[in-house]
Amino acid sequence: MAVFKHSSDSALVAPGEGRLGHAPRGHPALPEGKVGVVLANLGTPDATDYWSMRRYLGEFLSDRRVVDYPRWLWQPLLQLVILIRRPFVSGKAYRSIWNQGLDESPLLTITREQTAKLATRLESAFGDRVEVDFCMRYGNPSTDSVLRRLQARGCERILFFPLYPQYGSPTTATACDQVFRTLMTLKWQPSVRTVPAYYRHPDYLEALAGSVREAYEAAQTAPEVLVASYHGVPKRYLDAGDPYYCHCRQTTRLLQEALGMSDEAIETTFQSKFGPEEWVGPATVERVAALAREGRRHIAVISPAFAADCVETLEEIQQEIRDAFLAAGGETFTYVPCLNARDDHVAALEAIARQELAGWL
Ligand SMILES: C=CC1=C(C)c2cc3[nH]c(cc4nc(cc5[nH]c(cc1n2)c(C)c5CCC(=O)O)C(CCC(=O)O)=C4C)c(C)c3C=C
Ligand SMILES: [Fe+2]
Ligand SMILES: [Fe+2]
Repeated sequence: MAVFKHSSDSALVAPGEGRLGHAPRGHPALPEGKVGVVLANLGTPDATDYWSMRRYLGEFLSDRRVVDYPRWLWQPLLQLVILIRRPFVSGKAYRSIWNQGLDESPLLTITREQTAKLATRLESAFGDRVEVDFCMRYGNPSTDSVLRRLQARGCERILFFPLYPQYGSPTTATACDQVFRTLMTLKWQPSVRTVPAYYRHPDYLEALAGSVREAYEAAQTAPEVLVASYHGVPKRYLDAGDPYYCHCRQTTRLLQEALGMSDEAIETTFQSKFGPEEWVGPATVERVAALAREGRRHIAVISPAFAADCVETLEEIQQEIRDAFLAAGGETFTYVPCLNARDDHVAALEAIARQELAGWL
């Protein structure tokens, strides 16, 4: 039977002893000393209808880490202009890629699969001292609900792992903000570590390189250029100290080295521009058309900033960007899928997690 030790007792339940006590009325139960590992991704709408899309986009685009205009300027524009039309346009894009079998977005399906595989690996090493779960920054499962669930299951320590290889304030920083918001509401906070960006981690780079080699072997015609297309950010964010652009450039350079490619065989571009402001470039959609006009008939596109295929890759790259290349005279367009739940990707995530868990397990 579990033994409760009050915090004023001399023999406290030590981390890892695995005993959850029943507290006297009104006293907190002492946790079991487990460690939680939480994979975090961006989020996704619950469904593709107008109101589900509006709710999701409203939450996402109200985040000042994503769009940092002053509230008095942005909210009227967002609520009265953008959220009238955009849910229809984005809803159509999501419908074209929706996982009909599970009635959810591919990002959610893939993140769940990554979590299950990572759980198998970590549990085989550490048994039930570790709990692996996932959360989303926007939509469900929410960061708050997952942190509370892990704490209720006895996690005294939590490793929070944002699945963004390149650090970005609209992605990594806001994911961590959301963790800290939950901590601010707790009387008893778990200890929390956040996993740093892994844009140059050798295992991540090797998994990327492996995925390129496989796609090149399977391609009908050998691609002449590999376009590494990253989600863009406003140029102002870079000027204000966000390292995202530099991390992206470094990932491409290291991937080039891993693949032994010449400077002409690989390029960095940025996609998904939103609004009238200047974003970092060159824009993928323009660059692939220019490549076709320059006489490159066969290209491949990879998306190293996304840990999982999502609307930005399955719809924007594989439909919009592919069409732009073919319309400009291109002939074969090879899409290199995101690392998703590939074994070498999950092994890389495990290696990174173990590194950051040092001293905890
Ligand atoms: C409005 C500004 C946006 C910034 C800045 C931004 C940065 C950014 N985003 C990702 C990763 C993802 N974004 C995704 C979708 C998405 N992104 C924006 C806007 C900004 N992103 C919108 C409006 C949307 C929704 C789709 C649409 O309406 O076009 C996704 C996909 C989510 C999914 O469910 O499939 C990801 C992933 C990064 C890496 C990044 C820069 C650091
Ligand atoms: Fe985005
Ligand atoms: Fe997009």
